[in-house]
Amino acid sequence: MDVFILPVPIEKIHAREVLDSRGNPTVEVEVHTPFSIGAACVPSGASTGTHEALELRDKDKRYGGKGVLKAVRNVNDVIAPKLKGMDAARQRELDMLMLELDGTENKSKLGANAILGVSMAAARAAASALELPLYRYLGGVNAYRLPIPMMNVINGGKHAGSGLAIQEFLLLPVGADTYHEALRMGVETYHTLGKILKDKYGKTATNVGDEGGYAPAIGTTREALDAMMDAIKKAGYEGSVKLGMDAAASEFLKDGKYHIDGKSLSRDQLVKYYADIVKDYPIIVLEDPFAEEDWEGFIAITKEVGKDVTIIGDDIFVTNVKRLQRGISMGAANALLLKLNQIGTVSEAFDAATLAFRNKYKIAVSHRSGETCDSTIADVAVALGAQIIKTGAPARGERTSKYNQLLRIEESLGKAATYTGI
Ligand SMILES: O=C(O)[C@@H](CO)OP(=O)(O)O
Ligand SMILES: [Mg+2]
Repeated sequence: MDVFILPVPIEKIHAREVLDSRGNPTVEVEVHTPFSIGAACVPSGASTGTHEALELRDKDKRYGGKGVLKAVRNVNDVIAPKLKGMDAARQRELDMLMLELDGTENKSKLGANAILGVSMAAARAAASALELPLYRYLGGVNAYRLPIPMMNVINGGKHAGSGLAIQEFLLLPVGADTYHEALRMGVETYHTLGKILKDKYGKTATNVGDEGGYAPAIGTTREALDAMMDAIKKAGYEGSVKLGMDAAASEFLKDGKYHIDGKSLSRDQLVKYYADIVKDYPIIVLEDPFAEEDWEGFIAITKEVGKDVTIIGDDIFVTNVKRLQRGISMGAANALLLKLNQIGTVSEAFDAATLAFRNKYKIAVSHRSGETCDSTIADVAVALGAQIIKTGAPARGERTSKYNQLLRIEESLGKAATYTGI
C-alpha cells in the first residue's frame, strides 16, 4: 500500500517587524497555504546565554540598534523563495533546509529570530490546515499532560531594579488535582503576596518587573522567600504550593566570585548557601544555580540536593543537544529548560527534549523575558508532556496568553487531561 500524505503546500511566507513586551522590535512571520495561515512571533531574552543561537539585530539608528529588519528581509528574500511550494507539514525538512541555507553553527547568517519565526509559523499553518489543535499536531496521542505552571512572582536580577541577585522567585502549585486549580492557587497566592509586600515595604513594592512579578526593593533572598511563605500560608496553600528559584547565576558571577546578599561566595560556599536554603524552605526547583560555564558547580549542587530538587539547566544547556549531552554525561543538573529561540527551530528543540527524556531529565518549557501574546510554548509543553511550564507571573497579557491557552487545551482534552505534579 502506498503511504498517503496530505500535502499542505506553502504559497507564501511573509515577515514583518512588530513589538515585544519590552517595547523592542521582534519578528512576526505568516505562512500561507491554500487552507490556512499560520502566524508566529519570536520572543527575546535579557539574561541570555553566551551559547544561544544568534538573534539578528540591525545595530543601526532605528530603535536604538534593536531593529530586526535584516532578519525580516532574510525571511522575505532568502527563506521564502526556497520554501515556497514545500509541504508545511514536513516540519523537519523545512527546518533542515533553513539550517542548510544558513550554514553556520549558531544561525548567525540568517538569524535564529528569522528561522524560528518561519519554523513556528509553518507548524501553525500545517496544524490549522489539517484541522488539528497545535498541541495535538505536534504531540499526537502522547499529548495529554498539563504542565505545572511555575509562576515568577518576585523579579530580581536583570529583570528588575529590586537589587535582588536571584532573578526569579517561583511558585509551583504541585498539590492541585487539575491545571486550572493549580493556576487559581498560584493567582491567589500572587495577589496575597502583593498585599503582604505593600503592607511591609510600601506602595512601590508592587511595581512589577519584566515578567510581571513584583519588584520590591528588599535586600536578601531569604526576605523574598519569607514573604512568599507568608503569602502561601495566608492564601491557605501551605504544603500544596512549593517554591522555586531561577538564580540566573551568570549575572552575579564577577571576578570568580558569586555576589549575592552582600556576600562574595566561592563555588563551594554557594553550594552550601543553596543547601541551607533548601533545608529551610520548601524549594523543589533550582534553575541556573551556577554560571553557564561552571559545570563543576552544577555537578556539585546536583550531588548535594538533586535527589529532592529539580536542578534546571538554562544558560548552561541553551536547548542545545551537544551541551545537554555534555551535562548528562557529567551529571550536571537533572532537568532541561527548553526555549525555542535559544536553538532556533522547532525540530532541534524537540531533539533536545527527546535527549532529555531518554536520560530521565525533566523538562521545563519556558518563555523569554521579552515576549508577545504568541502562545506556542503552551502547546509545545503539552505536546512534549513537559513537567513544567515557566511563563512569568499570572498577570500581564503576554504571560497570561500562555496560561490561558493551557486552560483551553485542558478543556479540549476533556477526560484525558492529566495533571500529576512534578
Ligand atoms: O532566564 C530565564 O529563564 C529567562 C526567562 O525567564 O530570562 P531571559 O529571557 O531574560 O533569558
Ligand atoms: Mg533562566
